[in-house]
Formats: sequence, C-alpha cells, structure tokens
Amino acid sequence: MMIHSFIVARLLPRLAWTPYGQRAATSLLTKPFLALHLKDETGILRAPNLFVVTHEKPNWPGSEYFVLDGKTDDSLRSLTVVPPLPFKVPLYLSVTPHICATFPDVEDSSHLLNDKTYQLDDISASRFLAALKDAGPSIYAPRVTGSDEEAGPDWDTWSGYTPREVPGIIEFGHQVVLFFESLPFDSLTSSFEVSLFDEILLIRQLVLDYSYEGIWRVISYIDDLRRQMASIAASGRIFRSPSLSSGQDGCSYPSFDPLHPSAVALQSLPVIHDGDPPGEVEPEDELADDLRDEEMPVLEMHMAAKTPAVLAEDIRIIALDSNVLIDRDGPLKEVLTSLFPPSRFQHSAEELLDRYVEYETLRASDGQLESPLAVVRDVARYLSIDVEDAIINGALQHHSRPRLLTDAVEVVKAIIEQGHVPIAIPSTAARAAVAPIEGLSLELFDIAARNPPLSWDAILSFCKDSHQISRPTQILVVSSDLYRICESASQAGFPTAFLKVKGSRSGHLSIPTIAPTYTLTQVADLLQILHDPQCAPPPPEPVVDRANPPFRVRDAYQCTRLLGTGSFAYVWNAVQVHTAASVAVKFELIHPTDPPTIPYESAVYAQLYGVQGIPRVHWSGQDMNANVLVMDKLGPNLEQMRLFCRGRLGLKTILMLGEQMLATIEQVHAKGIIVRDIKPENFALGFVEDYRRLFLFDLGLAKLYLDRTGAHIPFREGRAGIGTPRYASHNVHFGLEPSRRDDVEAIGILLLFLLHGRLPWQGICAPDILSKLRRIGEMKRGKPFADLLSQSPAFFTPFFEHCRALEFADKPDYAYLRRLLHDEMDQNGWEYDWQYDWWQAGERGTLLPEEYKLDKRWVEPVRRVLDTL
Ligand SMILES: Nc1ncnc2c1ncn2[C@@H]1O[C@H](COP(=O)(O)OP(=O)(O)OP(=O)(O)O)[C@@H](O)[C@H]1O
Repeated sequence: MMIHSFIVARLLPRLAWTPYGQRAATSLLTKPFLALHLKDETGILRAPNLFVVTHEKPNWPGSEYFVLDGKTDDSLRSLTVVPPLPFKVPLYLSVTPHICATFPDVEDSSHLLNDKTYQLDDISASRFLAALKDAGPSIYAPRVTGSDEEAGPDWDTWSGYTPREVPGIIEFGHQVVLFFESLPFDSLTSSFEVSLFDEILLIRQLVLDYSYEGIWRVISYIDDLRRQMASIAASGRIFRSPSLSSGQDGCSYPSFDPLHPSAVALQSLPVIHDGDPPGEVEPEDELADDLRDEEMPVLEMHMAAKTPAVLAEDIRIIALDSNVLIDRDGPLKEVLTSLFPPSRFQHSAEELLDRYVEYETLRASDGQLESPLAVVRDVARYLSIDVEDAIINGALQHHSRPRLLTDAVEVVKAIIEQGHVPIAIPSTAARAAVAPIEGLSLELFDIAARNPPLSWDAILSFCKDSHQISRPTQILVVSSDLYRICESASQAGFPTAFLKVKGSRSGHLSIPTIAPTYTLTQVADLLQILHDPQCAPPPPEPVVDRANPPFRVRDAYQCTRLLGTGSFAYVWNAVQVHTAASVAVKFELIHPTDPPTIPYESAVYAQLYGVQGIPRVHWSGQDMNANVLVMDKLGPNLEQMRLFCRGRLGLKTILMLGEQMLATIEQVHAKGIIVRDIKPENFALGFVEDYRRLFLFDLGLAKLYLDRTGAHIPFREGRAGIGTPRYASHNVHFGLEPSRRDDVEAIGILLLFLLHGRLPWQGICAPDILSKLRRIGEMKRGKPFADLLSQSPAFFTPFFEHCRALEFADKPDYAYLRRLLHDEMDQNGWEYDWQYDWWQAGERGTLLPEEYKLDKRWVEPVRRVLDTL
C-alpha cells in the first residue's frame, strides 16, 4: 500500500460546534485518528479514498475494517503490509461501502484493499508509525531538496507546508484542532441521517472546502456584503464601479513630483529593511510568524468607560442638542453635492456627508474648532480633488444656512408648557437657526467658543447659577448624536435621551459602551417621558466584554475586534462612530528602541494618495502610546480567497485580477514607489462599495526608487533579499537591488501560484536558509521554472520574457503585459465582467450555508443506502 499522505488529527470541541460537529466530536473526542489517502495504480489521487485508521475497533454501523498486521482475529480480513509494521497492538483500517460507492463498478470495499496492490512502503510505514506513536498529532510533509541531493538528517526542516497549509488543521500550542464547518447545516441534517462514518467523510469534504480560519473571514465577508448591499442600495450610496486603470478611462496617471510634500516627507524617513545584512531575511515560515506574534506585548489601550444609566425622576432642565432642532445635514449635503457632483465624482451625497462628519470629528479631537472650510478641504483631499478655497467658501455661503426642523418650535413650546426649562447645547451652526425660538435659553452659546467646545461642567455650573439646580441628574440631555453627546453626557452623570432620527447612521450601531437613559424614535416620545419619566423603562445596561474590551481612537474610531496581526502591528476592525463607516486601525506600540514602521508606511500611503487600488488613509498619528494608521477596511486577501476556492483560482479570475494588479502597480510606480513585497496576502478585496476591486496594502517594505532630483536609484549588488521568497523575482534571490522589473515579475509569479495552487520551490529543503534562498533562485532561473511555464497558459512565456529582459532602471511596458492577459481573455471568449470564482457557487466558488451543495459522490451513496432501509 502506497500512502500518498495522511493526516493525524485529534478532534477537540470548539465553542461553536454545530450539531453536526458535536456528534462527530462526542464520538471521536480525544481519540486521535489517522486518515490515509490512497493512490490507485494510475497514480491519481482519488480524493474519496479516505480511510480512517484507529487504535479502536470500529463499531460504526455498516463499516468494514481491516486489521493492519493483526493476527488476532481470524474472522477479520487481515491486510498484509510489507514490510510488517512493527507495532504491538493491532490497528484498524476502516472502510465502508459508502466509499466503494464512489467506484460504481466495485461492489465490495475489499477490492480496494487487496494485498497485492496496496502495500506500505518502507518510508511510509515508518512515518506512519512515527506519526501514530507520537503523542501529539503531527503532519506529514514531503521533503523536496530542490536539487538532486538527498535531504540530510540535520537539514532545515522547514518544509513549506505549515499546519495552516494542510487543510483543516490549525495548530494551537502542541495540539492540533480539526476545524469543522461551524455554520448550521440545516438542510443536511433534515434531508437525511448520517452515520458517524459518513460524517467523517463529510467532514473531510468540509475540511477541503472551508478549513482555515481565513475561510471564516471570507464567508463572513461575503455574508456581510450580501446583507449590506441591500441597505446600501436603499441608502442612496453608490457601489463604486471599478475601472481597470486610469489609462483606460482617458485620465492621465499621477506622476512623480519629487517636491510634492508627501514625496519630501517620505524621502526624509529612513527606508525600512533596505539591504539588511544577509541572515536577517525572514523565511516564509508561518509558524515562526506565529511564535513572533505570541511574543508581542499586549496592546493596552484606554477603553471608553461604560456608564451607569441614570433615572430621571426630578428633571428640571431639558438640554437640547441643536441637531434635534435644526437640520444641519440637509444644507451640508447641498454644499457637498454642489462642490462634488455625484455625476462627475461617483460619490453619493450620503458618502460625502459621512466624510464631512468624519473629518469634523477628527478636527474636534485635535482641539480645533469647527471650521467648515477646513473640513471641506479635508473631504476634497480625501477624494483627491483640487478645489479652491474661494469656491468652497462660495458654496458654503450659498447653501449652508441651517434650517429649523419642522417640529422644533412645537417641541420647545411643549417643554415649556410642561414646566421644564429648555436650553440649547451650544453650537455655532445652530446660533442663527435657533435664535428665533421663543423661550429657549441661548446663554450657553458663550461656552461654544471654549476649547474643547462642549463642557458638561460648564453646562452644570450655568444651570446651577441661573436655574437653581444642584445635581446633573436634574438635567435631561436630548440628542440625536449617540456617541459625541449622549455618551459624554452619560459619562458626566447626566440622564440622556437618544433620539434615533430616521436615517441616522450612528444610530444603527450598537457598541456596548454607553447607556442612554432613554432611546426615542421620535421627538413626540420625549414629551411623553417628560410628563412621566417612568413610562419608558431605561434600556438594560450594556454588556461589555471585559476580556476584550472595546476602545476608541481619536473619539471617532471604535475598535471592535482584532482583524489580524502582522510582524509589527495589530490591525483592528473599527467603525467610525458617527458615520458607521467600516475602517481598519493599525497599531504599533511605541517602543523605546525599536524603530517605528507605521510613520513610514503612512508616508508611503500619503505618497500614493488617490491611486486606484490603494486603500485610503483616514488618519494617522499617535494615540495612546501607539502609532496609529486608520485606513479603509478591506475584505479578505487573495490567499484567503484562493483557499476558499479550494486551493486554486480559475484562469478567468486570474486574468481579471492580473490586469488590476498591473494597473495598480503602474500607478504606484508612476508615483516613484516600488512595492518589493508582492504576495497574495498583500492584495485584498475592497469592502462593501468596492467589493469588486482588488487593493494592494501593507506597504511597509515599499520604497522610493526615484530620488529628490527624479533620478533612478543606483544599481547595487550584494543586497539582502527582501520580500517573500516564494514570489520574489529571480534577481532578488541573487542579491540584486530590486526595481520596477522585480515588482512586475513577482506579479507574474503570484499569478502562477494562484493558477496552480503551488509552486515548485515550495517545500524544498536545504542545509540553511541562505542556501535555500539561493536554491529557490536557481529553480526560478532553471528547468523547474521552464517546466512550470510549459504547464501554464502560453501568455506567461512572453510575460516573463519581457520582465526578465528589462534592465535595472527600465520602465516595464505595462500596457503590453496587460494586453497579454487581455488577449488571453479574448481568446477564451471571456468578458471582463468582474465575476470572480468566489461569487459563483459550484466547482470552485462559494459554498455559503444556503448554497452548500454536497458533492454528489457523497450524497448519492448515502441516499441509496437509506433508500434500501
Ligand atoms: N485595511 C485592512 N482591512 C482589513 N484587514 C486588514 C487591513 N490591513 C491589515 N489587515 C489585516 O491585518 C493583518 C496584518 O496587517 P499587515 O499585513 O498590514 O501588518 P504587518 O505588520 O505590516 O504585516 P506583515 O508581517 O505582513 O508585514 C493582515 O494580514 C490583514 O488580515
């Protein structure tokens, strides 16, 4: 029996077991089992040929089993194994008719396991045994040397297969957990009962289909997107329709201006990892990455405190946030849409307003007073649109006159009628609009000029002096701004009423850090509460996860969960609390000795501002002892997408992605920057509106290749490799300074990887890292690469010929490279329709719960068996 590969796994319970997983877990819990993939004579791996080997005698209904080298039980067919396995206890190799059903012409499973055809060879047998003997589960990985040599015993054991690369297995410390589908498989359980063994088969398929942690991310991304699409479409926002390159739509590329402030800023910073001495190059060892991650200090950040709800029993004063009385958003939208008409800039009024609110909050948290001109300037910068101040001022004067909301006067009147004193929380924007409301106290406008503008102490002392109250609980603060007004008022001990106005964005968020005393859906409800404060029960106290407390950056970005960790940084999922926009916040603790990387990366992003396919930075700077970068949130990366699509992407998807990569890299190069770390993990899909676009991120290794005069950096040799060896160009392996040609070659290698799911130099062994890197370089220059090209679509050959013919300072012919990909699309009769593999259910594509279709090979036999019962 020739073992192709095997997996030893220990099934452990997870928190989110499905009923499906639970059943398997209770049966197999803590019993390691070993699954063999068998090769048949043709050498083709038949995926369904999975056999489970255990120490335990199988007693699953309908299962057949063989005893491996067992002499104990004559009634069982013993499988002769050559050479005999030197273990004492019998091992049972289980087979069920269901497996055989995948070979329609074979009735009996024993045909699959006749002793003539299947034997364990020496190496397999010893590995098999070693793996079973090993108390902790282990994973077999073939050793390939990358040359003709035999791998030596002390060679670097880095195989290129990491636990994460073996489907379904994720390592936690010394144990291995098999991740199962954690989505509810209602359809599966309702349609037929499955035996435990069937479950194992199904689990195997699930493992193949989903497995990794990253796959959860893809599933939730697609799920999220589908849910959000409807609400976005309804909100009037626009799904940005991507275009391939500015070259195609007639605009010119942004070009390198060495005197541009962002270029000057980047030039002034030392380049990170530039020609590090040999030996410091990081291998592509994910395990090592994991270990490094574990050593990272914990990010300790201040969290927004949870506030106690305050019962308003003796409220005397109603403090109204002016946004409850005036329509500020309407006029602002008019200003913004007149400056940036959606027909020209593809931004909806909603989106423009979100940007305005975001920049206003950032400015306020910087202690800068509201200045609509400055805020609109920020919005224009974000959109990469040049607008003169005079034009902005003109638009502001023309449109931005705040108007009273229709029921504002009635609300104030009713408050007065009920014997309360209404005051308006100061806001310069409200000054003119609320002035005409009779009976509304306006004295508080004076404190608007203070910095910070809103001071709850000042409001309290004002009310104490002029209205003889003694406690904050006598003042009810009413606002439609949950986070800026209600939250801070609650924290200061004031009872609050949050008015969830229709369409309010932040009102959709429920971040458990605040406790407004009341939540109202219309102003009229406020009158009811004022009449009888007990009529509306206060909401339950928010539950905050103390082990993983949420925290807020710049009063604006609420971090909710960790998205990922890199070598230097933590990346958190965050929402802009006033606009509900999704962002990613990257943190790096400020360390007394380690050089910071985020300021450098921010400078790179600043230089690439406005480049299509590069995420936009919302804010960067320092907060809470960390360097912080707030940027567009992205979806899953290409590696996750590849795994989601079962290890490989189809040619059409690859061509579409390739064209985008080339379009982006062309623009990045045009801004004077080379990326130097092209890899699937650094390309991610856009989030929500940009879900079809591919983005390049993690630019910590990027560098300016043009100097202050616009001249190309000099050619150098003997440089330490930089980037990721799997995708680096052949030159980088031999110490040549990278330039534009190396970025485009790396894109080619990445496309080959996505197409084949594996590259020949993965998993090779060598005595040490440096010789391994050299060997990979030789493989990239030699026959293995030529063989790879011969098994790949023909356009790859001229693609690499072009990249490799370029001199160091040459500009690649991006249009030519794109045309190669485009012609391949044409030859296959494909349209560039942005329909990637992962959107299509089927052979490769998404298998979301409702779409989950079991492979016929699994379902049919089970159905047939059930039919005969
Ligand atoms: N804008 C983003 N949106 C969503 N997730 C992100 C974003 N940026 C980073 N991430 C997640 O955080 C992880 C780490 O980020 P990143 O790669 O930028 O950090 P790094 O320390 O520079 O990592 P590396 O070691 O790869 O250089 C990424 O793998 C990705 O999962």
